[in-house]
Amino acid sequence: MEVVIAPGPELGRLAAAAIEKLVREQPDAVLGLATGSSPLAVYDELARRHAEHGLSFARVRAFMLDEYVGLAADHPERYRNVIEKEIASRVNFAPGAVQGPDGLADDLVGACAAYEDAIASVGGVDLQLLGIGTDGHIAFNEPGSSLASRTRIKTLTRQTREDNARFFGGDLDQVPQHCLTQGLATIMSARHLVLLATGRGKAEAVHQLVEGPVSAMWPATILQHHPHVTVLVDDAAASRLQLADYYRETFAAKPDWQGL
Ligand SMILES: N[C@@H]1[C@@H](O)[C@H](O)[C@@H](COP(=O)(O)O)O[C@@H]1O
Repeated sequence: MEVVIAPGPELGRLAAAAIEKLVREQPDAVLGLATGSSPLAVYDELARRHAEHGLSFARVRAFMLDEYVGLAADHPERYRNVIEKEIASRVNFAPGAVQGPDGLADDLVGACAAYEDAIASVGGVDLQLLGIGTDGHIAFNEPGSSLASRTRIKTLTRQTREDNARFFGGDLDQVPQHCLTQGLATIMSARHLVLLATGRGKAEAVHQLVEGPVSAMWPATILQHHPHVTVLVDDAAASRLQLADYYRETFAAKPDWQGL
């Protein structure tokens, strides 16, 4: 696991550079897209590189991590609409190239299985962007999630619903109780995981993710078992890392050719 501590805007540039390198080398790459505020700097930078440097997503396929159950098709907080607004509409994905779990399906269990099949049918995800919840969840894998889980229905914790109420006018009752989410094993199947976290509110989750024991109580800790994880954090999110100085020295001494 590589930990990079840098100012927020620099984190977005580092993640976008890794995506650009992948897409230029492999134009039909498969990306994993995350919602939440953490990846927004990455999306801004990708949109800029598309507009100014001709970075093309014409052959890229993308899969979203998760989706609320039951939000109306035109609801602005439906993750499919959020991804459309934040990145898909700003670059040149082909129609249908961005997929997400269908939170409006009549058969939600079937929709989860179909989603796993869709990811497998393109050979899996090459680079997966991730945020992290204050309770250590990734996608919507809440504490107690099976470390071997696949895409399924989950019930959101009160903490997550409170955290996300800001997107629903601060009204907790408007935040859905259920979601469909890639499982931890689904996420672990991606070949490179790039997790972004900023702010003091994420400091404990980041400490557990990087330095804590692997436990379903902090679901992100499963990433310690992945061979290629990049954790991009600002000073505040890094403030509880016991080995922060070592991570800084390691990154400062890293040869450019290694990339992320
Ligand atoms: N399902 C999303 C997660 O994918 C995201 O990582 C988390 C943190 O969001 P933020 O980046 O806004 O802190 O929020 C939601 O719960």
